[in-house]
Amino acid sequence: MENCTLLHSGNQFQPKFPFFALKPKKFPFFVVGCSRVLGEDIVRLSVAHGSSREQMWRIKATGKSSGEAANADDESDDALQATIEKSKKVLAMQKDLLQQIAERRKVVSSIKSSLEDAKGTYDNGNGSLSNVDVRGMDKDYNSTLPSTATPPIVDDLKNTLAAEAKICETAQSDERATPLSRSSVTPSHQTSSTVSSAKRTLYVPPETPKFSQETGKFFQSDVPSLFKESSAQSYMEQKSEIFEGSSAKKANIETEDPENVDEKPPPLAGTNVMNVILVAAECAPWSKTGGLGDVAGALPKALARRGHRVMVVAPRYGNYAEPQDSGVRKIYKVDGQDVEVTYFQAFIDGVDFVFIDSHMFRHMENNIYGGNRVDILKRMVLFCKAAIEVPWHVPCGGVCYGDGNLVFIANDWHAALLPVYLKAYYRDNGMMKYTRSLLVIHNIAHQGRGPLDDFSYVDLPPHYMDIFRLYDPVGGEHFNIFAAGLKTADRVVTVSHGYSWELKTSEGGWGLHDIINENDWKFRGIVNGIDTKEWNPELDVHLKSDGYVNYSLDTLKTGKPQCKSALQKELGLPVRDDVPLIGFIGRLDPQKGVDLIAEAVPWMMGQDVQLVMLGTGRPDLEQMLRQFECQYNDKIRGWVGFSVKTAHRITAGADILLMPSRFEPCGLNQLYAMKYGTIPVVHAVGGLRDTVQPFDPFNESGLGWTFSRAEANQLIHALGNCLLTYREYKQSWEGLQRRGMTQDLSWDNAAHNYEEVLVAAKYQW
Ligand SMILES: Nc1ncnc2c1ncn2[C@@H]1O[C@H](COP(=O)(O)OP(=O)(O)O[C@H]2O[C@H](CO)[C@@H](O)[C@H](O)[C@H]2O)[C@@H](O)[C@H]1O
Repeated sequence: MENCTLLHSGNQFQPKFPFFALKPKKFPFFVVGCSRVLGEDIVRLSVAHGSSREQMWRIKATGKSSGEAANADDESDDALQATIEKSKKVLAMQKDLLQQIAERRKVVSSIKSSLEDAKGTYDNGNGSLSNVDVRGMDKDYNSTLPSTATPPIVDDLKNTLAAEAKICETAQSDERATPLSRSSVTPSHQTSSTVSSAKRTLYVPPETPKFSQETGKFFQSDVPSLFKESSAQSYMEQKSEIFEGSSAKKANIETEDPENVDEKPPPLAGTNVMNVILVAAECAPWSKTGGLGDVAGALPKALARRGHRVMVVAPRYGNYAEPQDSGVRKIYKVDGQDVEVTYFQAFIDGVDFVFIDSHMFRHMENNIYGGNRVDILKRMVLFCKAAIEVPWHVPCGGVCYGDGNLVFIANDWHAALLPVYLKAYYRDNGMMKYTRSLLVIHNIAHQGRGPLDDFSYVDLPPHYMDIFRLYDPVGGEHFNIFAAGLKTADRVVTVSHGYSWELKTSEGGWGLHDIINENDWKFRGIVNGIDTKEWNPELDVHLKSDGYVNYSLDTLKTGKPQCKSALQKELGLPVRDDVPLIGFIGRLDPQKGVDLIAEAVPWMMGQDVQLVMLGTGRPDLEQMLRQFECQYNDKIRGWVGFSVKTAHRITAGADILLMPSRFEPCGLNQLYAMKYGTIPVVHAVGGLRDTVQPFDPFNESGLGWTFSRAEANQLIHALGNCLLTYREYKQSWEGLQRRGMTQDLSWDNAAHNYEEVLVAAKYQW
């Protein structure tokens, strides 16, 4: 029965038969679980499919005929017939499902009308929420829910109380962690709201302001500013528009009948829609030091396009323009001190962005990983404690996410404490039972290592120490946050297939390979995508001035040379169309193989080429860039700094992009380069090997040049061939450019793959 319960856990709009969209072979556990709901049909259905297909293949492969084949044909006919019968049943169920969706949409319409009725109460004549009878609103909304929906909020509250009672019991014990925030002992916003287009349960009341004796302040302002400005109703409208398309369509929802529901496509995720919260230490465009920021800014939008309700949680390092103060304030303990945080929020491109403001993050936008080891660790402790409670405290558009149907996507070691806190503070205490966590490895080289004493900062029960303890020949016995996260997360993803293989080796796993191998069953590689709005030569906002132009496949031959001459001019290099312009963009770090470029520079300077390098990082490598520029002033530019605009312009204006990385989990610059008709020359490692197929001059295929060992002579060899093709084989060059530009590099594929992992996590028990 546990599996059956899981299907309905806290998800008011969870359809009855979510297995339609699942591939039984990929989710054997789940299929077995469902069979208890529906009898053995589903299992047999998948078996029938499998066996008939297998037989067909066998007959094809052996070429056997007569009796054997006839028998096989008979069996296969029977199986086929059974399959058709079952398919009919499945179709009937699907129809039923669509009807349910239509009913739910009606529910949303009525919720909207309720909101309209309640508007006067919201505004209260003076725009204040303070006198709103929020309990009454809850009641109203619940009364509109059909009986088939999952337990109403009242039941949720009962559950909460039960869970709280349990916490009180367990709080006595040293072995279990107590809840994180001071005021979170009673998570007053505990409501599950799920997801997608017309599917959410309203409402969650703003918390009654509480007075702190210690600080002399109210924890939560009585009027959350987002409410004042947009109100829950307009938020709903905004959401509906995002998910449903035009407002004309929206009007149609309210009058539709179940018959014409087929005309509107359901969310791409179908019945797998979930609440997803991505947690990352940086998020573009607000904060970015590298690829992690790009991923945190783009993957959530792709997940939202599939119909999921998606939030990003990141620290607020500066005064960002869009996010508004939600009025929610909480206090968390960090190293024994009370630290107050405020949650800011914005709703952009279908995604809720929540930023955690605290004096510990403020004014760090230019140095977000700055400070000593303990400073950084304390910031990440605060970040993870505050992030995990966002679904309780921050009413996005008036509705907290709650814990039902919820998956966290934690990124890199900075957020790796989140899966640990989820277990220690909640699941060990019988709370957030259905919430899952996914940990994404963007770069295993940074692990949150320290001496064992660092355990005292993470504020966990003593028996948790063991999951942090790691021994390796380099660090000896030490404290390792990534290790603990990998062990406790429900699923682990890394950003390419190549890197997922490398991580399991002693060379690529950086001491964590044993843990990764032990957890192989929950581990998967998914290649990153790119934000095709942000990184698109046709739309790029950085190519609209200073002589740069937007270009497409059709205008490649004129647009790209124009960008090249604009770049040469901007950098003060000789403006020449015939000279190959080579670019490098990246963190100045041994990972990126900058030293290999340095070794190859004397050879390069013997060629007729220009080289521009953009980066920040290790001071000695920064100095090296400056020195190259001085030494070869007519050919090299070394731009030390972080400039998004310059990165875009180099990507557009250069002919060739060098990426000699010693290791590269995925790499985004080579993807951006290919989209802009710039040819990558890369060390075939990690994601670079996955994404840059080597040029084959005989078949005119491939996307760039690769070399197999991180050595300067190999780089020179590959770059030499690349330059030869640039100069002598113009048609081949254009073919390379066009193949690169026409690839589908969007996040949509990756988002689909992430969804599979989220579903697997959700149904893991
Ligand atoms: N000086 C500068 N000025 C402006 N922009 C700059 C810059 N230096 C770097 N960038 C930008 O930062 C991003 C770098 O992304 P990468 O994926 O190449 O590397 P990174 O190692 O940071 O990311 C890690 O995470 C990502 C995401 O998963 C993985 O692709 C990667 O392999 C892994 O190492 C690009 O958008 C690039 O343009």
